[in-house]
Amino acid sequence: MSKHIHWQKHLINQAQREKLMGHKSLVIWLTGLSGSGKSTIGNHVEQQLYQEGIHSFLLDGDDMRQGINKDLGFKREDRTENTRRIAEIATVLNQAGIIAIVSTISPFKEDREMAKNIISKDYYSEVYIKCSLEECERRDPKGLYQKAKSGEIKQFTGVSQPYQEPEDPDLILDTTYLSVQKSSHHLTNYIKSQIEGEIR
Ligand SMILES: Nc1ncnc2c1ncn2[C@@H]1O[C@H](COP(=O)(O)OS(=O)(=O)O)[C@@H](OP(=O)(O)O)[C@H]1O
Ligand SMILES: Nc1ncnc2c1ncn2[C@@H]1O[C@H](COP(=O)(O)OP(=O)(O)O)[C@@H](O)[C@H]1O
Repeated sequence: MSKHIHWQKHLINQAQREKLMGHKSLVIWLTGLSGSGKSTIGNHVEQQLYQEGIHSFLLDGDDMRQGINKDLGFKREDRTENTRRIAEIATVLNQAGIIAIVSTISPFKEDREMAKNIISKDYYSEVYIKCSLEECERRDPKGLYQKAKSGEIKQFTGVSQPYQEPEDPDLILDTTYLSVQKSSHHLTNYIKSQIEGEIR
């Protein structure tokens, strides 16, 4: 990065934007295996918040990979860059006063730590969408596990690349046992508890 770049002073700050929105903003980082339920839960939660007049936006890894991240694959460095860019976009949404719900596998602890640092720890909540590999393989909503096992897809998380479980997430939703409705309600309630009270 050039040394000749400077942060610009904004006349309107995040607290003012939050005030205009009527609630605090934050980033909810959903991590978990493919098929664990990140997109499904993220979508339900966005809908529930919308119905309550709370501004949120779902940033889904699959969607990002069709636009801003279309040049990236699934090797280690690409996953890191994928996470970095999503964290930067989530930061912009957060600073705009919107609750960013990120749903991305983000399998590496170090990368999630990087995301937390980009976003700032005060605005970052890590939510582990937990689900056993066996159950994810059984669900296989997009038929990807089958392709990974036959070798058609390489470097597939949980099959031919690792998934590093979060050590100290802010919330765990175990979708092996919890229904979509229950998991989504837990998360919506968690978000509401975090944005309650005076705007910063
Ligand atoms: N090799 C490999 N490993 C994992 N996932 C794969 C792979 N190839 C394609 N897909 C599809 O890409 C989606 C994951 O994108 P993410 O950006 O969330 O992945 S990551 O954070 O970079 O690990 C993932 O979405 P989800 O199934 O919703 O998790 C898959 O649909
Ligand atoms: N408790 C649950 N939470 C979320 N999804 C569930 C649950 N139980 C079953 N499912 C199903 O599992 C699949 C999860 O797929 P998806 O949301 O795309 O996962 P991911 O985004 O993590 O890859 C969906 O078909 C969903 O209906």
